[in-house]
Amino acid sequence: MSIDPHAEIKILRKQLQSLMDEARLNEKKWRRLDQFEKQLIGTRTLPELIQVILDDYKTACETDAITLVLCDPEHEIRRILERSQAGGAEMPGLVLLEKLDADDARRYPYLGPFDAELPRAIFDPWPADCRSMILLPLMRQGEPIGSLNMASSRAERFTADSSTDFIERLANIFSICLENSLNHERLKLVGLTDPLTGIFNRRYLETRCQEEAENVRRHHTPLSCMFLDIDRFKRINDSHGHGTGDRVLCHVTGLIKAQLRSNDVLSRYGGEEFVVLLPHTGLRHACEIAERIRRTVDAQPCRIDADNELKVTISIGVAQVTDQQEGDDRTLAQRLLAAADEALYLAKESGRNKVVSDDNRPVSVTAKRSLIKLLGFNSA
Ligand SMILES: Nc1nc2c(ncn2[C@@H]2O[C@H](COP(=O)(O)OP(=O)(O)OP(=O)(O)O)[C@@H](O)[C@H]2O)c(=O)[nH]1
Repeated sequence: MSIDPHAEIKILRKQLQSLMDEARLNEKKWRRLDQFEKQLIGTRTLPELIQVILDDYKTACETDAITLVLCDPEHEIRRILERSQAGGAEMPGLVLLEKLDADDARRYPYLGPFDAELPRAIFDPWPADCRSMILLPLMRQGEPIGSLNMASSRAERFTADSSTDFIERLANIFSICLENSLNHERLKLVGLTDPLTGIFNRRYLETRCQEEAENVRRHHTPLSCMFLDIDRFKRINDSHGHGTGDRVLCHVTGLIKAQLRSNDVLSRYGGEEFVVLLPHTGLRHACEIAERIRRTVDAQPCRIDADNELKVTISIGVAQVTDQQEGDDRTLAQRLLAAADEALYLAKESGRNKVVSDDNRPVSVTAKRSLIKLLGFNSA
C-alpha cells in the first residue's frame, strides 16, 4: 500500500505542533515556578513564607482550596506566629498538628478524585464542589514535616497520571525555606531571650514596652507593668550556692508564667528581677494579678533536692500608663518602667513580700493593704 506523502507530512506537522504546544506550556510552567522560587526564597519572615504559599500559590495554580499542614510538636511555629502577627497563629489554610499520622504520610503523594477517607482536617471546611485533589508530602532530611494540599472543582485538574515534577520541586524548596526561616527565628530569639529561664531579656522588653506604649494611644487602653524581685536572693546564693540560686530563678519564672495570659510579656530584666507588661490592663486588675503571683510564690516553696525545700518570697511594684498621659511613646515607656521600679522599691522598703502600686490612691485591696503597711499601720 502506497503512502500519501502529503497526508504523512500533515500527520507529522500535527505531531510537531502538539510537541511545540507542550514545550511552550512547560516553558510557561517553568517560568512560573522560577518566579515562585524567587518569591519563596525572598521572603523574610515565617508568616510571609506561609502567606506566599497559601495566597499567591493558590491563585497561580488556579485551585479552589489550598492548605498547608505543618507538624509543630513543640508549638514552636505557633509561638513564632503569635509573636510576629497581631492575629496570632491563626492563618486561614494553615493547619498546625502536634503529630503527623504515619499512615496518612505513607499514603502521600496522592493525586486523584476527592477521597472521603482522607482526613477532613486537611481542608476545613472542605470545598463543597471539590472533585479532585493533591496531597503532597513536605520532607526534610527524609522525615515528613507536613503536607501541601490542594483541591479543585475540576475533576481533570489533579489526576493520578498528572506530572508532579513542578509541584514536588516547589514543595522541596518550601521545606528548605521553612527550615531556614525557623533557624533565622531561633537565632533572633537567642539574642532576645534569657538562656537560664527561657523568657525574654531586657533588650526585648524595652523595645516591646515602647511598642505597647504606642498601642495605648492607638487603642485607648491602659498598659500596666510589674517589677518583681526575689527577696533576699543574695542570702539564697550565699547559703545554698549559685546552682540553687539558678534553680530558684527558674522556679519563680514558672510560677509567674502560670498566672499570666498569653499576650502578657514576661522578661528577666536582670539578676533576680523580672518585668511583666500587661497590655490592655488597668492598674486595679494588674494589682490583682500581682497579688495572685505574690501569694503563689509565697505558698509554693522551691524543691532544692530530694529532702529539702526553700521558702521564697517576692516583692512587686505595679504601675500603669493611659492615653491621658503626655509625652511620646519612648517617654511613656520609660516613665512606666521607672514608676513600677519605684513602686518595687517601696515594696522592699516596707518589709518585702508585698505588692505596691505607684498610684497614690489605694486602687485595690492589695494596694490599700500595702499602702497601710507602708504608712506604718498594721493591716492584719
Ligand atoms: N544564682 C544566680 N544569682 C544571680 C544571678 N544574677 C544575679 N544574681 C545574684 O543576685 C543577688 C542579688 O542581690 P541583691 O541585689 O543584694 O538583692 P537581694 O539579696 O535579693 O535583696 P533584696 O532585693 O533587697 O531583697 C546577688 O547576689 C547576685 O550575685 C544569676 O543569674 N544566678
